[in-house]
Amino acid sequence: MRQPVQGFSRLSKTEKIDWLIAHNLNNDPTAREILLQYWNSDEKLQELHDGFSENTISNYYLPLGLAPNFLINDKLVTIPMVIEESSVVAAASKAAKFWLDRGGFKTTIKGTTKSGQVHITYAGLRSEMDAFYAFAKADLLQSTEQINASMKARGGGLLDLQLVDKTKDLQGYYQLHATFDTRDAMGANFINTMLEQLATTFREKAAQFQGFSIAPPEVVMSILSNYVPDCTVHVETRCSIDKLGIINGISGADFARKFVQAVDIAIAEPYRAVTHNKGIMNGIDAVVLATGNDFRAVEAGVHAYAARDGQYRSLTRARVEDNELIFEAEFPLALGTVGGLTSLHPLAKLSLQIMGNPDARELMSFTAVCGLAQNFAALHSLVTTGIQAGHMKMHLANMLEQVGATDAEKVKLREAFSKTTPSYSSLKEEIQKLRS
Ligand SMILES: CC(C)(COP(=O)([O-])OP(=O)([O-])OC[C@H]1O[C@@H](n2cnc3c(N)ncnc32)[C@H](O)[C@@H]1OP(=O)([O-])[O-])[C@@H](O)C(=O)NCCC(=O)NCCSC(=O)C[C@@](C)(O)CC(=O)[O-]
Ligand SMILES: NC(=O)C1=CN([C@@H]2O[C@H](COP(=O)(O)OP(=O)(O)OC[C@H]3O[C@@H](n4cnc5c(N)ncnc54)[C@H](O)[C@@H]3O)[C@@H](O)[C@H]2O)C=CC1
Repeated sequence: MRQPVQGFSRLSKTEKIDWLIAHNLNNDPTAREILLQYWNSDEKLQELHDGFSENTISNYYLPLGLAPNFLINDKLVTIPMVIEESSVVAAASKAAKFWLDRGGFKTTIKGTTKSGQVHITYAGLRSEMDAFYAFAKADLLQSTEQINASMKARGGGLLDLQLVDKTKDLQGYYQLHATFDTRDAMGANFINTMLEQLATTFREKAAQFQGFSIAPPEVVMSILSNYVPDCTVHVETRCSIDKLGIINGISGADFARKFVQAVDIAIAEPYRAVTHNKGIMNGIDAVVLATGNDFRAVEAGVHAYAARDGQYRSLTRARVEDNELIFEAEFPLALGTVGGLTSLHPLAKLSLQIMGNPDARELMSFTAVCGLAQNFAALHSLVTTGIQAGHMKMHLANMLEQVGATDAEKVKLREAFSKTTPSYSSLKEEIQKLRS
């Protein structure tokens, strides 16, 4: 049996690679080559990347692409997108181009409030917790003043603090529920620091309070919430049916009718809703990644929001009203344009620069637009040609690599599949023909 490694974190990068190749890769001589091939020749830059996380041995590239021509609140924006999947950037670009001549996208920030909780247990009387909170509240607030000062000076900071009785959900469970505005920061570290200070003061005050009939309440943990239903952006695009034109051979009226039906199906049916929202996240995640934001936080928050009424549903809505197709969504997006990796990762910084150095509210808007556009493009294909025609056209480059086509074969195969949708089997068949 293989023995566990001790003190792996303290090995140098080269030692980690040596260990990996000996223990996990059967001394494969190509492994080191692959890992080293992705090291940056600029040592300083490599050191920066090595420091982003832990036990790093190389860099993992993803493509950074551009989706130009987004008209957002009457401003032309080029959106940087980091994504590994083919056809996503093309789809976003196509949707941007489609809406460019039809009024573009309009966004409204509905709120920027985030929250965090100090999770507490107390088995005694609720009235005792209430009395304690009245006793401690001023000191709880006062103890955060220093940490809060700069954020407050920016117009944000701690907004409110409440004691919440959650004993109906879980025996003896209470929260200090705090709300925040973290301005241009995503705010996780700021909120967590604030909550941990509240927890410290809570413990101190609980030890002083004389009104508990049993042992004082216990702080279980303090952490921000990635559920951000009050940090949302509304995004909308609308166009008269007459201006839709003929879409992939379908009249504007028929297109709008089928488009609305497709969205309604995703509202009613969770199996479809998950895929529908995955398509939206193709756009949202790509901007979140390009700007060095936390995509796990965004993903968790978005999907919780999609299930907020108890059933997982489409995040987008569509309707025809007064001869207009209206397509809209509200996305919860906790994003930062300062902090985290946003200015540390040179490409994240450049991505923000590409969009004109937006503040967090603008970045919420641009990201939401990319999500809505992506959904538009996917539905546009789904209700007309089907998804495979466009998607596989873009995926062809990957497929050609997979089947080991030479440069000369690639040219012939591209030609052969210029009018039909490729699949692996048809591609293999065609390459056999070329080689026989
Ligand atoms: C793929 C397209 C765009 C082809 O669409 P097309 O009509 O064949 O493209 P075109 O060659 O006529 O070009 C039109 C425009 O599309 C863009 N475009 C076109 N080609 C490129 C390219 N190579 N590189 C960059 N941009 C490209 C570009 O904006 C271009 O304008 P131009 O630049 O020429 O002025 C279209 O079929 C499409 O939008 N399909 C949808 C693709 C999609 O949604 N992909 C996501 C992956 S599938 C998935 O994960 C989610 C899903 C679908 O399951 C979600 C759901 O079910 O809801
Ligand atoms: N559950 C989660 O989502 C968790 C996420 N994280 C990570 O936390 C990081 C984000 O935390 P942050 O506190 O945003 O980052 P951060 O720790 O880098 O702090 C950003 C700081 O920038 C300063 N700042 C300067 N100008 C500002 C402005 N205009 N507006 C607001 N602040 C300004 C503030 O002091 C602010 O606290 C991300 O890397 C995320 O992955 C960390 C813990 C948990």
